[in-house]
Parts: sequence; structure tokens; C-alpha cells
Amino acid sequence: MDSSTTLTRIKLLLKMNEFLDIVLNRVSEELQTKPLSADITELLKLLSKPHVKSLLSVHDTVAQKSYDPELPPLPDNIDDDEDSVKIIRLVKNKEPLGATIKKDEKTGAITIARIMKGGAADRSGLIHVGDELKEVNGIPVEGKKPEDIIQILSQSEGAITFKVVPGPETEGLSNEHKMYVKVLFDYDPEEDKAIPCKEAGMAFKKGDVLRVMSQEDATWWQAKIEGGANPRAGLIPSKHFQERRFALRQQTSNTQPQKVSRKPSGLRRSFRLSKRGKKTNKSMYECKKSEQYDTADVPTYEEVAPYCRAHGAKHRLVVLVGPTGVGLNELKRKLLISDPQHFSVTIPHTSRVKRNQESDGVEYHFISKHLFEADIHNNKFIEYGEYKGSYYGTSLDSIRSVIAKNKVCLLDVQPHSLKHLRTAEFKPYVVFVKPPSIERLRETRKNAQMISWKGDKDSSKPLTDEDFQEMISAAQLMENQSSHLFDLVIVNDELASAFSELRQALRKVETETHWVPVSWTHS
Ligand SMILES: Nc1ncnc2c1ncn2[C@@H]1O[C@H](COP(=O)(O)OP(=O)(O)OP(=O)(O)O)[C@@H](O)[C@H]1O
Repeated sequence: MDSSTTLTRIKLLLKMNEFLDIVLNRVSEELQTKPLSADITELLKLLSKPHVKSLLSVHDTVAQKSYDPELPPLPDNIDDDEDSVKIIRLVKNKEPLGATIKKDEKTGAITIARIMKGGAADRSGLIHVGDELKEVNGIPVEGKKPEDIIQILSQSEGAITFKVVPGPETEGLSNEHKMYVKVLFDYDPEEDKAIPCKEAGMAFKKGDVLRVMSQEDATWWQAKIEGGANPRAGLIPSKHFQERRFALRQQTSNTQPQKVSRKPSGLRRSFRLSKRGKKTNKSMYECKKSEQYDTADVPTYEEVAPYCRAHGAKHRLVVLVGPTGVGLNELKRKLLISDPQHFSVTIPHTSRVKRNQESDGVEYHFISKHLFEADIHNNKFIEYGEYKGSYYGTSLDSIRSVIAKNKVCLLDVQPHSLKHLRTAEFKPYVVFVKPPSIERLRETRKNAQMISWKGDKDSSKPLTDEDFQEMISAAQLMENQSSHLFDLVIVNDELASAFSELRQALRKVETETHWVPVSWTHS
């Protein structure tokens, strides 16, 4: 039983006793005035019994006691002119207090800078932002540095007494709006020189989803890791502040635009996974779109919301990204074979002349060069390229047409094209396929073939160490520049396990809740 229930019960008993007391006294008085019948005599006898009397006497004793909580005595040294001083007593265990302090450089006053959501100070409801700290455990803080005060606090355990002058009311500042963000960079407060209090900071890793608890401070937000065990919020740099820092860093450290050093492999695959089963050259297409890293995209936080595809709703687009030769085609092929009714790929467009054995809309959509150029102009292609005087490209409409058939559209693109696909319409689920170590590549790719284009013919050749090195460094570059856009990273070591990991993840995409950019859930 808790103490408040006990108190309520005692109070109830006392009330009953009081009532009984009055009743008994009245009854006794009344009975004295009546002719003494046998019943009255017996009743008077009962009322004068010791246990009835002692019950009444217990009541008197208990009723005189005070059951209000006892407050610690006020310290004697409070100035008379010091109005509205609060004496706060908190019991502190090993958990940090969850408040940060700052010193006003002009007045020297130490005030509470912020209260961490869910921390001990927040839960107590007694300390507020703006309160001026006067004493800690009887030690005046005037003239002390915040570090010294933090030292006093961190050394104290058990009851801590604070003397504070309440600050101005800060009602209505708290932002109860639930905001979730996916973080697009790694952060460690220990390495952040700007954070006002490292102990209050929270480390996170790229890809974590955070619940932002407070944005009251424009520079330092409070957040906690969604699904994490820690109920207390930690300090994180605000979006605006982090973006400014990134921009500054880029200005100072990187005046050269980062050119993707990649073979002009361009649009190689999107046009190749065909019903033809025929492979074309790795370096057949040159991508016409910008391959430069877009420095305007500063990856900090992306607001996200949970999304679960409703039964029967359109499927999300599945996009595979990875370096040449890593096995994107192989994985797509296995998915198609595993369930041809469920998975499909786009049919590319080309301006080249149709060959005899080909049919329009099967291998390619054959269109004129003039029309192709008009479509480029009208942004109809997600990627396009030119080879031997003919255009090849993947149109947005070809993706739409697969999705409209209620199939899962499998697409592979260069990472820089991802941003054009990241729309509420496509809701892409992006899988980055990564090569394993060079040793494992040598072991697993013994029979692997690269198809190269010599003269006018396809010819296959085994993969060399140089191909493996190139694959690894291209993957590294992609990861450095675009990993914030990846939903899943699969290492294509053993093909069977890479495929089963992919298959399982795609099943979950269709049935389970995933975090997606919040704008995708508004449509
Ligand atoms: N995990 C694996 N183990 C062994 N061989 C593999 C594995 N993954 C792919 N391969 C083989 O490696 C070769 C290249 O694979 P694939 O054509 O799928 O690469 P890709 O990523 O589509 O590259 P590109 O688009 O340049 O052709 C193929 O011969 C394929 O069978």
C-alpha cells in the first residue's frame, strides 16, 4: 500500500471515530436521563468498557497529530530583501541532473540554461529555465565558474539543496509537436567543440531515427533515439546550425568541386536487364546528367514519418545501386525468376533502328531521335545516354507503367539520379549493393564474366584484380557521397545469401512499417 492510500485510510478512520465519539457521548447523556431499563443498563456498561474508552482516547491522540509532509527548515541566512527565493531539495542518484547552466558575463549570475526532457530535473517539475542559481548545498555559487558548479553537482549524491531565484515565466515555449528525423551524419558530442555541455550531448550514427523533444533553443535541440533504452533527451546540433557548420567546412576544406572519378559507365545497366538475356558493354553509355556531387545537398536531418503500405496499394519502387560488376543484374535476375508475376523491370527507350527480330515495346520502345530529344528536354528520362549516335534512356513513364500493373518495379540507377526518384509517387526503397573484400571477390568471382564490347561485338572476359580494385573504390566513393540515401546495404559476397537477404528485406517493405520522408505520407 502506498503512503497516500494509508493516509486516506487513517483520515477516514479518524472521521468515523469522531462521529462515534459524538454519538456515544450523546447516547450516554441521553441514557442517564431515562429510567434505567435492563437494556439501557447494559448499553451504559458497554460504553464504559476500557476498549471502547481506549478507542476514543486513541482517536484523540491521533487526531492531534499533523500528517502534512515535513519541509526542511529554511536556512537562516536569507536576506530580507531577497524576495521569492525557492529552496529546492532533490534526491539525486547516479543519474545526471538533466539541466545545464550558463553564466551571464555581465552580471555574473548563474542561470539554468536548459532542462533536459525526461531528466531528473524535468521530472521534479521544480527547476525551470531562467531560474537563477544562488546556492548548491549551502555553497554560494556567485563568482564561480559553471565548470566548478558542475563539479560540485557531480560529486553530490543523495539530497541536494538548491537555492534559486525563480526566473520569468516561460510558459508556452514547450513544443509538444512530435517530430522524428532520420540523421544523415555521424555525431559525437565528445568531438564537438561548440556544444555547451558535452555531458548533456547525445551521440548518434547516420541512419538513426531520433525523436526531437525540444527545438526551443535555435542552436541546440533536445532529442532521443527512437526505440532506444534511454528515456532522457540529449543535446544535438539543430538542423540550421549543423547546415551552417557543414557549409563552412566545405568552404574552407574543399574549394575544388568533387568530381566523381568513375569510368564513364553511365547508364550501363538500366537498359540491359532485358528479356533478351544479352549483355552489352559496361562503358557503352555516357551519362549526360551531372555526375558532380551536389554540394547544395547538405545532409543533416530529414524529417520522417512511419509508413506502411496498405494492402493492395501501389508498390514502392525498388532501386538498386552499386559499382559496375558488383552483381546488380544478377540479383535482379534472381528476383525476376523467383516470382515473375510479382517483380518486373522497365523497358528502355532508344532512338536506334529496330532490328528484325526485335518488337517495339518488348526489348525497347523505339522512337525517333527528334522525339527522344524532345523527351529529354521535357525531363521524361530519369537517366539517358548516347552510344554510337543513338540515344538510350529509362523514362519515368516506364516506371509508372510497371507500378500501374501492381508489380514491384526493379530499377538500377547511378546514385546521383536517386534524388529525382525520391518522391511521394515512387517512395523508392534504395538498396546499395557492396562488394566484399578483395580476397572474397577473388574467391567468389572465379567464374564471373565481364562482358566487354570489342568493335561491334560482345565478348566476355574473366574479372581481373584491377576490376576488383576498381569495384571496391567505386563502392567506397558511392558510399561516402550517397549513403544517406540508402535504406539497406547488402554485401554481395555469397550470391545465395545476398539474394535471400534482399528477398527478405523486400518482403518487409511490402508489409511492415518503415520510416520515410514525411512529405511522402502527405499525399
Ligand atoms: N555473389 C556473386 N558470386 C559470384 N559471382 C557473382 C556474384 N554476383 C555477381 N556475380 C557474377 O559477376 C558478374 C557481374 O555481375 P552482374 O552483371 O550482375 O554485375 P552488375 O552489377 O550488373 O554490373 P554491370 O552492370 O556492369 O554488368 C556476372 O558474371 C555474375 O554472374
